Amino acid sequence: MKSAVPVHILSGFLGSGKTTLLTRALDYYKAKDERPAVLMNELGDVNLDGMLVGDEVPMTEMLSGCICCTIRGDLGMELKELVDEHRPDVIFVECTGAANPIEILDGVTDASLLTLLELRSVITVVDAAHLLERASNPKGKTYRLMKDQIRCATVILLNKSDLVKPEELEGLERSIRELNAVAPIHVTVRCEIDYTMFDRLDATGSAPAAAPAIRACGCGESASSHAADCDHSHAHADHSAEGGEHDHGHEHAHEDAAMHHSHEHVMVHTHYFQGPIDSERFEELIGRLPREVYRAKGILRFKDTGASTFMFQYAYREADFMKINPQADVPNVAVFIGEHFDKHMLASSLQELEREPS
Ligand SMILES: Nc1nc2c(ncn2[C@@H]2O[C@H](COP(=O)(O)OP(=O)(O)OP(=O)(O)O)[C@@H](O)[C@H]2O)c(=O)[nH]1
Repeated sequence: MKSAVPVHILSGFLGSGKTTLLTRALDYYKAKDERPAVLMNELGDVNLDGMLVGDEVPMTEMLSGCICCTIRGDLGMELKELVDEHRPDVIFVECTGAANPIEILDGVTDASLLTLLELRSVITVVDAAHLLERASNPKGKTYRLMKDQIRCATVILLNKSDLVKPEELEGLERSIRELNAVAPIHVTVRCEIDYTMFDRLDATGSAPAAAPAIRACGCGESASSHAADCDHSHAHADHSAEGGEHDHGHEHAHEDAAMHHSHEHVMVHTHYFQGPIDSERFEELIGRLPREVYRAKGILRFKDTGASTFMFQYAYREADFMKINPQADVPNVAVFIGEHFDKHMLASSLQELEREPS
């Protein structure tokens, strides 16, 4: 019988570096002549990150929702199809940055998938600068979600270490250790790690990663039984009950009451441009984005840069434009993600870019 396909879940808040890790990991497997496959989940209705994954890599997209809640039911089915159709050597599941990995653990460790898949790791990528900022005001749903993503990890990448001071990095490592006592922490820039790590994680006979992942989450039991007890299957139900009837030894999982369903507040705005726009005016608009918009990405053509196409990235006030050479037709589009921002105001500023200045 063919052995189960190893699965790695890539978790981490919006813009932390999951796709950066994914593309590097894919390159590592391809260089070994192995066949990786990807299940990618995006909140918006356009998969821009997927364009960074080569056509030769089988990829399933789950768009317009988060696999940890709204479209979780489809996860097992999509994974099964990926295995049946492509027989990959390894599967990476890239969650949306708003996802709570414990819910995804449930999907991946579903009893019906036991012989097909084996969860080998939950790798959480942490944006050092962003965690530092949130930790200075340790309230709010985003910080709770970041902590949860750290708790559920079997491997942690403390990424974007180039954006914080060495002493701040030490403090962050200590805070992470308080949340997760077992997962190795790798301090990285652009997710640069020793990728042979995956050989050790994939090796059959090594301890399966799922168990420590669940333990790290503080549940000490299988994902499915945890789900059954906690009723995680109800999308966005009020989970803020005092927890009396759930009292099975994982207080901290409940300390942040509604965290398992805490990202309803995350908003996505997608704007399709009719044609090329002015690069300077676009950069000005990005510079004026409110703090509440913490992630944006897009594919853009500019009037003033010839016929080139750019992949645009924005995460926590850092913007990046990378020239790309798409092989097929691509939309001219930008996606904005954040909390409680004024969509109408943003939409009209974006439309304004398409009008000639008077
Ligand atoms: N300065 C700095 N930038 C980084 C680092 N790692 C990634 N980035 C940049 O951060 C931006 C977001 O990186 P991604 O890998 O797309 O992040 P992500 O977690 O996949 O983002 P979402 O899928 O939207 O949640 C990109 O512009 C990256 O080039 C790093 O270590 N340092």
